[in-house]
Amino acid sequence: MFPSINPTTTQAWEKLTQHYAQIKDSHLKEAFAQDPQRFEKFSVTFENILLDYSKNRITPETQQLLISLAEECGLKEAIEAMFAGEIINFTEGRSVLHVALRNQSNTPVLVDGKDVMPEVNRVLAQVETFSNAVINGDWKGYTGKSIDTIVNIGIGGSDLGPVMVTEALKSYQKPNITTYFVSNVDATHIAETLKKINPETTLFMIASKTFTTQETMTNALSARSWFLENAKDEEHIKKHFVALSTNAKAVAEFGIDTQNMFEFWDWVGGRYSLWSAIGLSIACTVGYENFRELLAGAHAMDTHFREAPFEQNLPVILALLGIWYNNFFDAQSHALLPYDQYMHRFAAYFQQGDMESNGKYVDRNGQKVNYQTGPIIWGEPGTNGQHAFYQLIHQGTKLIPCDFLAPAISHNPLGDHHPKLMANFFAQTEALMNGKTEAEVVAEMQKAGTSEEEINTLKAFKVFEGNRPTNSILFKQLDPRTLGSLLAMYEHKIFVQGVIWNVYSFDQWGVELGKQLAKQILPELTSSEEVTSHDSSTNGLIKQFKAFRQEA
Ligand SMILES: O=P(O)(O)OC[C@H]1O[C@](O)(CO)[C@@H](O)[C@@H]1O
Repeated sequence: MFPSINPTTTQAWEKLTQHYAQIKDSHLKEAFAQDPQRFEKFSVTFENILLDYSKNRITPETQQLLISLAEECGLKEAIEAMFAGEIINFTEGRSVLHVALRNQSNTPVLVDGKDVMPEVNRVLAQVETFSNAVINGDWKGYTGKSIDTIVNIGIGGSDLGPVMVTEALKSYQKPNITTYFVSNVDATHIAETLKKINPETTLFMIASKTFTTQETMTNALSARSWFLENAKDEEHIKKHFVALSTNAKAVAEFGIDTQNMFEFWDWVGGRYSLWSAIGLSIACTVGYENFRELLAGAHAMDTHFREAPFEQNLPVILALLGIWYNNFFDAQSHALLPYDQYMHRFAAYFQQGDMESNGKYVDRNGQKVNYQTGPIIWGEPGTNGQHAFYQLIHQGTKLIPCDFLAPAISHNPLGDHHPKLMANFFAQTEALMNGKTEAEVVAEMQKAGTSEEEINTLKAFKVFEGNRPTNSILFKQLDPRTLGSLLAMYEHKIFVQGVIWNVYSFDQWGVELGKQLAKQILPELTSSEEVTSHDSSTNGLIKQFKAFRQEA
């Protein structure tokens, strides 16, 4: 196991603190003016992906100090520990090997001394055969018709990844397959989906690592009842329900033939599982060949992450910049802003990926941290975000580091849409960096013939301080390989930050308390007795809830 180090006790942290005091007031605009090579210095390419991080409030010294911090915190050892299958998910006693799921080199990956690759390849072959049969129309429903609809029922990591990828790769979607995702326990989600589909041609994928998650089991049972109302015979279930899970016993108890189970393992974290059997909906929607390409892109990034020196290592660079803002500039959040409509669920996906991984106040020694850990992740696709929340990013009181992501080539080369979209991308990052001085505002207003009085009244509102940091991640096209690389890049960024913040990034105890209490409250909502066991707020809410329902 790699060492457990409080990052604030390192020499690098102390030096970074001093360095921050020296450079915190310097302006990016001046940094660019002083160094014509700044872009070359602070940009790096990986295959068809360019990461330009020059519009960050850093100097070469900042970068060196951040790398020293990573080294002092044992990042190299941590990376090796993950790839070697060590039990780095300590509180759950598990290895963390999503990298094995996309290990196209097929070199052995050991868990407890056993190579997991034969099992990984067995399930991949199962995914290939099954997805081909669905797409080719060979997998028939109970009336002999081919499948044309997939409904993935899962939540969290068993939903967000497949949703995000199938949306991102919509231009690769097979024309004969329509895919829906049901996650929320709110009946509306499943009810509205069931209205649109035909039981004879629908395949339900029950996606749950544990196969015990309340939302998923509730939705799965409702789907099963609806199906049986139509199909009548339980024998037909095996043609229309498959399970993606680690829990064969619970799958069998639910009534799904374990022949129709696509297995994965406890060393795959839920939020890192789209590469596993959880990706079956992806393979059935865009085809196995594209799913493989996604895995290949991720594998290429895994190799880069493991081998590239830190100063050229995309995930490491992104992670260190995040730490710089989070821990030295006191930034609270980080925005992911894809300028690609297909990536509209990208930020939502990494909200779970990042916040469930690093949203922790207890370090790896079980002590409360005395520094900030994971940021709030949020974002929307450009240009929609521009007309919603960019005001605050430009002129608000909070520093919000942003990642702008975009393809150079659109899948929809319609008119001048893409140049317009990209002009906005480049303009925004430039505006956030440069800002606009009062002198510029005044000169502009004078040129427009504005009166001196009006200039004096309005100029303060029109000034932009600038100096807002951004990363630009420009790639050739949003194809499966590139998407795979981008996803793995962010996954590893999260890993690096978790190592430096010294938290366990692969457990999620913080979601348990709410689940536990909901179980206690559920029977109280239907009992006729007055509920008095909670605080006055919770008791009052439950009482009013019941009263409203009685009136109805
Ligand atoms: O796949 P499962 O076991 O249904 O879990 C779903 C999700 O629930 C969580 O455990 C908690 O939200 C996530 O980590 C996970 O992705």
